[in-house]
Parts: sequence; structure tokens; C-alpha cells
Amino acid sequence: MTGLHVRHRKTVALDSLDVDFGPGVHGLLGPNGAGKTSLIRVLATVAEPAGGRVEILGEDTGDHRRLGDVRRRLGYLPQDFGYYPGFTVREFVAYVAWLKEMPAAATPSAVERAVARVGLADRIDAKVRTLSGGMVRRVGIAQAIVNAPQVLLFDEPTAGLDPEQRVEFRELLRELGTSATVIVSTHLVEDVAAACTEVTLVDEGRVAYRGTPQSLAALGETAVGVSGDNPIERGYTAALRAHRAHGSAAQAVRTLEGTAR
Ligand SMILES: Nc1ncnc2c1ncn2[C@@H]1O[C@H](COP(=O)(O)OP(=O)(O)OP(=O)(O)O)[C@@H](O)[C@H]1O
Repeated sequence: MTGLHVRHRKTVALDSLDVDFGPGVHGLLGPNGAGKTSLIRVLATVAEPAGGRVEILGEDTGDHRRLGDVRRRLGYLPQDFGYYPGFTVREFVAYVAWLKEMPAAATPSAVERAVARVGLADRIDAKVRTLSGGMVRRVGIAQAIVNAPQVLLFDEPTAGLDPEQRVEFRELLRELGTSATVIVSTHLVEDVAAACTEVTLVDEGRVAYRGTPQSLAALGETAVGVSGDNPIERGYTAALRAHRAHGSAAQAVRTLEGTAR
């Protein structure tokens, strides 16, 4: 995407963002309100930018005639994942497959595969409302992957998962990243360290840092006067600090009225 602008009323959420994502697992890191969800929503084609150009899988998302084609090839797990509680897991994931216009004959096996990949095969005929929060989150992951998407967008997917499930999910991310472009927003540095091939640090609506988890950790190893439990955390803090010291971030959070914070 180039020159991406996203506004929520008077707040500038993303400011002239230029970024591209290729195959692999991309971790989106950043403090609260940095703009991660805004970015993912634009990529998921559920929010329209105020300006800039977004191309997904070779299609310009500004061309509404092409959106259906893009959406069929996308998978998206929103932060606030909505579902029909009276549906069974199977019914719900099949419903999403239908929305994605998957061929009817291929749907039942694709649903079973997706549900098995998130470890819920034994609950496939349970109603979603009877599941725990972590299990519902896994249903959300299953619906995102049912159509074997080429672009996968996960907004805080590990929230609510227990430690064992997080480890399994990271393994799934690594697998998915071998054949798709996977973008994951997370607060957990461990997710990034374990599963991501690349890290994009967003701060105040701009890209503050891009690199590999290893390069962010190397930054943390050499950073002076920065606290954090591990090198990636220290690298995160050092990169944020450097970005803010350059002063451009102040511009990124200006409101349209010209007030700065
Ligand atoms: N619906 C909205 N109305 C008004 N402002 C909004 C809305 N959604 C987001 N914002 C603002 O836009 C900015 C970016 O928010 P966004 O949700 O994209 O950040 P985030 O990095 O995903 O944050 P978090 O880690 O807390 O989820 C913030 O300043 C936020 O307050």
C-alpha cells in the first residue's frame, strides 16, 4: 500500500503509510492505538481508507468490481469476532465457506480440515455458545483458514488462548506462512519471536521499524538504558524511542484540526 491514510472522525489512525507484505508471517507490533487494527481492517477490505492506494493479490481495492475476487482469497479474524451462538462449529465454519463462495462439493471436507487444524475436531458438532472463550477463538481461526486463503489477517489471535494453545497456534502460523501472506497483530513478543519471519512496528500511525525478529533482538542487545525482559522487548522499546526522537510521529497523530499530542 502507498500513502495510506485512515481517519476515525478527527483522529488520524494511519498517516501516509507505505508498506508491502510478501509471503511469510508478518508480526504487527505497536502500542495501544498505534493503528494496527485500522491497517488490518483496510487490508481485510472492511474499512475504506481516506486516501492512498491498496493493492491486494494484484487487485486495486479501490476498484469495487474486483473486491469479490479479493475477498474470496482472504481470511480474516477480527479482534471482536462475531459469530452465531446457535450454530454448531461445523455450521458456522460452513457458513463462512459459503460466504467465500467455495464450491459446495468441497465445503464439508474443507470445514472438517480447518476445524481439525485448530484442534476442535471433537467439538465440531457442539454449539458455539457451549464453548470456552479460547475454543471460540479457535473457531475464529478455523473460519479464517477454511478457504485456504492466500492472504490471512489475524487481529490479536492469541488473546484468550492458553499457553499450550498459543504454542500450537504459532506452529499453525508457521505452516500457513509457507504458502500464504500472513499478517498477525499481537501484543505478545513471544508470538513474534516464535512464529514471525518479519516484524513491522507501527507507532502513531506510521511504520517505526521493519526487520526480522532477529534484527529487532539484535537492536535490543545493543540498546543502552532500555528495559525489557528479553532482547526483542528491549529492541521494541529502543525502536519506538528512536522513532519518536526523530519527531515525525508527532505529525502522525495530529488531528485534522491541527492539534497535536
Ligand atoms: N471507531 C473509532 N472511532 C474513533 N477513533 C478510533 C476508532 N477506531 C480507532 N480509533 C482511533 O484510531 C487510532 C488507531 O486505533 P487502532 O484500533 O487502529 O489501534 P491498534 O494499534 O489496533 O490499538 P490496540 O492495540 O489498542 O488494539 C487510535 O487513536 C484510536 O483511538
